[in-house]
Amino acid sequence: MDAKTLKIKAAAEALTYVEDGMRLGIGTGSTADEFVRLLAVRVKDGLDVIGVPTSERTAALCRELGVRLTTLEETPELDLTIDGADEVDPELTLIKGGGGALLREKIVAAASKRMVVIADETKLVEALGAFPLPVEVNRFGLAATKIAIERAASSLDLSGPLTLRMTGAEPFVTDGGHLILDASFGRIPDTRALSLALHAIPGVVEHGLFLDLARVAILAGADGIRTLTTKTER
Ligand SMILES: O=C(CO)[C@H](O)[C@H](O)COP(=O)(O)O
Repeated sequence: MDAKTLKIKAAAEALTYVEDGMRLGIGTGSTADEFVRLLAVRVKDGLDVIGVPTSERTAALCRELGVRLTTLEETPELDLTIDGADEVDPELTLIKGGGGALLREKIVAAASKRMVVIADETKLVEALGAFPLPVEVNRFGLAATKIAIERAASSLDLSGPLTLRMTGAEPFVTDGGHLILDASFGRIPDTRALSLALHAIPGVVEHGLFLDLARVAILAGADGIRTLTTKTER
């Protein structure tokens, strides 16, 4: 089964969590796009939902397909967020931000009663970190922030290149106008300690470690769907 089919299967399963009248957070990425496509079909059939998109890209797709949108200003509390992930560990801690939308994704997930992650099963890992951790940083003081991140990582015995994300010859710029440093630290044994250390650096806007946010992970594989839940969800 190809990757796109698996993404569609995970997205279809996530639709079973969506109920009429819900206020949704709508994620970013190729898997979230499949969710939007399936959601739009249900909306055409009469499902009444409203969504907060986690990126301009997702907003554009929702508009094109007729999914009604709102903002967190108008609708600050959401029922359910459906989003993809770059890595998922067995406790449902995530690495996100491969698509560069981690800041809005985290704000939207935190404003939701429940976050459901959709992915193909290759995203499930024993320990996070093979996927470089995206760290969103302010443009001001980039070099100083980079050194501060290296020092913070080193205090946790982590090291590895911090690469400024590019789009062609230009730095990639997030929807919030910031830059992204992709941190190739390798395996991250203590995600909570790294999260705290990164948040303590003034130039760091946000990082792609999602702790205590996802409650359900729907993972599609050749043998079918595997659903992981946190203890609070059971
Ligand atoms: O975090 C994200 C965007 O910032 C995406 O959810 C993540 O990169 C997964 O994307 P895809 O579904 O295309 O594999």
